[in-house]
Amino acid sequence: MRTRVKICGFTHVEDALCAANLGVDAIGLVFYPPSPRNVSIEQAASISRALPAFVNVVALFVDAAPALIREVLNKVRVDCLQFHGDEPAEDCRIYDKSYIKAIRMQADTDVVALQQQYHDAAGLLLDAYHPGVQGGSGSGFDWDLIPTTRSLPIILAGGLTPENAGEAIKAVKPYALDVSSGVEAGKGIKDAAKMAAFIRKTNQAT
Ligand SMILES: O=C(O)c1ccccc1NCC(=O)[C@H](O)[C@H](O)COP(=O)(O)O
Repeated sequence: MRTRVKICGFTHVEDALCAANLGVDAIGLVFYPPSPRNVSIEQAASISRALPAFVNVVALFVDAAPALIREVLNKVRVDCLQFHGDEPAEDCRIYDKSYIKAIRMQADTDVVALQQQYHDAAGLLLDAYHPGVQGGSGSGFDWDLIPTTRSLPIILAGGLTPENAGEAIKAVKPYALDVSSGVEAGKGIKDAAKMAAFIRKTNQAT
């Protein structure tokens, strides 16, 4: 099966349209004010409206208030929610919307148990643990921590680049790759050549 690609942290319509033209499967919009990639609801609505059919929009939150999540769902075309904080499963499933749970991987993280805990998730996104940074850190983690026992689609994130995408696919065999820093020209500004290379390398490896 083809490895899907999600590119996260868009802040400009032009970059998201460029990714769509290159064949990205999903784009991520960050609703987390401390992030340099944070978008307003108005920015997100413009980006989402500009995208063609069959490019998924993932709205990302970090321990957000339910009122914010509901407002985003009311005002922005969103296909999937991504919970990137410490949200328990019962808080992820109240929105009647498919969701991804992000896990910041540490040596003792039990991915098999987490797949059971978040059994109704559309995927488990495994990202690097970086103290003080919730995501988009550009750091990787030890892929040997990822078990071969899988009951959910595994989305690999953390320090991915066009240079290591192929190796990541061979080593982990994930459902999808998720990248942010590795295809940027600056925080929240995507680089067309890097996005093209990332998608090309992913397609070549599958
Ligand atoms: O991108 C952010 O700034 C961000 C902030 C807070 C929580 C999550 C965030 N990004 C989440 C993503 O899905 C990133 O793509 C993922 O962490 C990988 O990032 P990177 O290592 O930079 O490729």
